[in-house]
Amino acid sequence: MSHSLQLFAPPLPPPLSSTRQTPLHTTPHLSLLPRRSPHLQFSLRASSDPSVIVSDSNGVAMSPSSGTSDLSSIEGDAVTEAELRENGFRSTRRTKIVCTIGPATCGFSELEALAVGGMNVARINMCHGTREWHKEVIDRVRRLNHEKGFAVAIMMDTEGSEIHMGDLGGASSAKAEDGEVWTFSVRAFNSTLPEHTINVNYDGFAEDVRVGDELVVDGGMVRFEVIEKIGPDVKCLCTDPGLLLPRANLTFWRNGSLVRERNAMLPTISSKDWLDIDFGIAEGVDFIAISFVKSAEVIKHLKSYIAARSRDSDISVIAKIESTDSLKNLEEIIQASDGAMVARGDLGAQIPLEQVPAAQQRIVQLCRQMNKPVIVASQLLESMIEYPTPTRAEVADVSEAVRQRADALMLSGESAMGQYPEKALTVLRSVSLRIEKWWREEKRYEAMILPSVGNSFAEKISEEICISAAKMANNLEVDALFVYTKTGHMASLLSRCRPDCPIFAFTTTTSLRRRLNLQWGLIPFRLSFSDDMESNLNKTFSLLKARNLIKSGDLVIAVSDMFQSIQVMNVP
Ligand SMILES: Nc1ncnc2c1ncn2[C@@H]1O[C@H](COP(=O)(O)OP(=O)(O)O)[C@@H](O)[C@H]1O
Ligand SMILES: C=C(OP(=O)(O)O)C(=O)O
Ligand SMILES: [K+]
Ligand SMILES: [Mg+2]
Repeated sequence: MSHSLQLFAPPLPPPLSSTRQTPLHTTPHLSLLPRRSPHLQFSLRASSDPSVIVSDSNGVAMSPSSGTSDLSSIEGDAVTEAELRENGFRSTRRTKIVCTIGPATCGFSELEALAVGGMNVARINMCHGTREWHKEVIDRVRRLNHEKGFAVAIMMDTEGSEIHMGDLGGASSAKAEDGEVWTFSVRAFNSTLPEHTINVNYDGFAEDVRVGDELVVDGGMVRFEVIEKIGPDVKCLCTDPGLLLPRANLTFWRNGSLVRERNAMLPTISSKDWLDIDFGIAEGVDFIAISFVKSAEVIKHLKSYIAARSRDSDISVIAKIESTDSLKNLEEIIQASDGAMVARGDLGAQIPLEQVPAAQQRIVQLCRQMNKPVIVASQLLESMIEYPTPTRAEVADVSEAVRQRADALMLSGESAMGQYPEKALTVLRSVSLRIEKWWREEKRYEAMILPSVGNSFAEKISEEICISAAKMANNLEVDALFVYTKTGHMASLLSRCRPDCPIFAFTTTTSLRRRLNLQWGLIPFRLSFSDDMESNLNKTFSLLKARNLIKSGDLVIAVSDMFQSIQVMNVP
């Protein structure tokens, strides 16, 4: 208890240095140091001044949070903190939750209920609603974070230019019956839509389809057969009845294959998407998710656009894997992105449904290996749009995503327009907790090979440090891993190892803290820290102890991206 094992190397060379350093400068070495007593260096002010950290009984931080740079304070996720205090480290949820915000959840109190229920990221889907509507949601989430101490990140999801229906002239849905003839038209209708008529957003639609093609709505919710083409109108016979929803996705099939005509040439990012992206940058969203990504080029292009436009270029780009093209170019796309989403809704409309589970497994695994956060999305709890309990099959599906150790699960219609958003969130939370616990108890350590992802020798050292620290944490059964990170890189490398204990990630900015909230097992805090690890640790211990988040005797392993070391110690 009075010693710490310290594996240390001198400070990192500048990150861009690509030349291999001499061993003298980079080889970590091992030493056993007498541990200086941290509390001796600690200024009592930070832990004794109640104005610095105040929490209510729900663990919601009440001191001003976002944007403040009070050197003596620490900002953490209020809900996770309450969970930590209540259940201890081991049972804190590791799998993160993204909730799509729609009419059912856009109000301040509904958003607050989701935040209290564990929403880590709020997603706004630019397919629906106006920019003004989305701006109000963003403002409310920001206010919630600021006033109530949450760290909910915002993800903006683009519409993309794939083919979809219009908005049904204001109706919330329309029923298509077997044998009915419906007109799919590219004409602009000024006011009301004629009966049994559907608007299509893509001008080339009437030319691309052929008589005899099968028209599939939302991956099979409704099916039609094209029976006649009259100028801009395409007459279709309903062959599989069902509910048509506004802006539902359309695909057409010929002889059992998805037709990729000129629609395959549509840009991934449409001109409307670029305007939405400008809006997202101006509003300072944390993530931009790109629909129907086909290649890595579009991601690289967007990333350089963001870098040129946004002050700190601190928006992460998430590639949505939802087309056959994206599966073909999967590795390059993930490599170019800051994360990926298994968008099973549209993916299941482009590949046979029975191939979706294997695709999901492959995407989740690849993302983990390439150290990119991955979200499993769509229909996780679809029946909960209408009913207060999930089906057993849905619970099994959620469990499988957690067992695959995806970073995050996403609610779509369940939270956007369902009747039971909070209940759906509770199901995701409780299933995640249970499966994670089962995994730890059973010690089902997967033999996942984590290939080196670093480009420089210094980056490879960071990886090795994180892999070793995570392994030590499991073997020594430590209570928590601490990581001090200015870029988030070391935190994500630790998360990639999926250790048994939670990872407390200390970062210097609120925006990075929000973005780290998408990654498995990370409990991000904002904290001002220096290059002096000893004083960082002292400060952190005092602040966290004052908040009842850790206690004397807890065993902690600390790593940092400023000073490459692994320290093992008991909290003094
Ligand atoms: N901003 C919004 N305004 C109105 N309805 C929305 C909004 N966002 C989502 N929805 C509703 O929630 C449903 C599920 O959301 P999502 O899965 O994101 O979209 P989609 O069904 O278009 O893929 C949508 O079909 C739509 O009915
Ligand atoms: C998440 C998805 O995308 P969207 O909801 O935008 O269609 C999906 O297709 O599964
Ligand atoms: K979308
Ligand atoms: Mg989609």
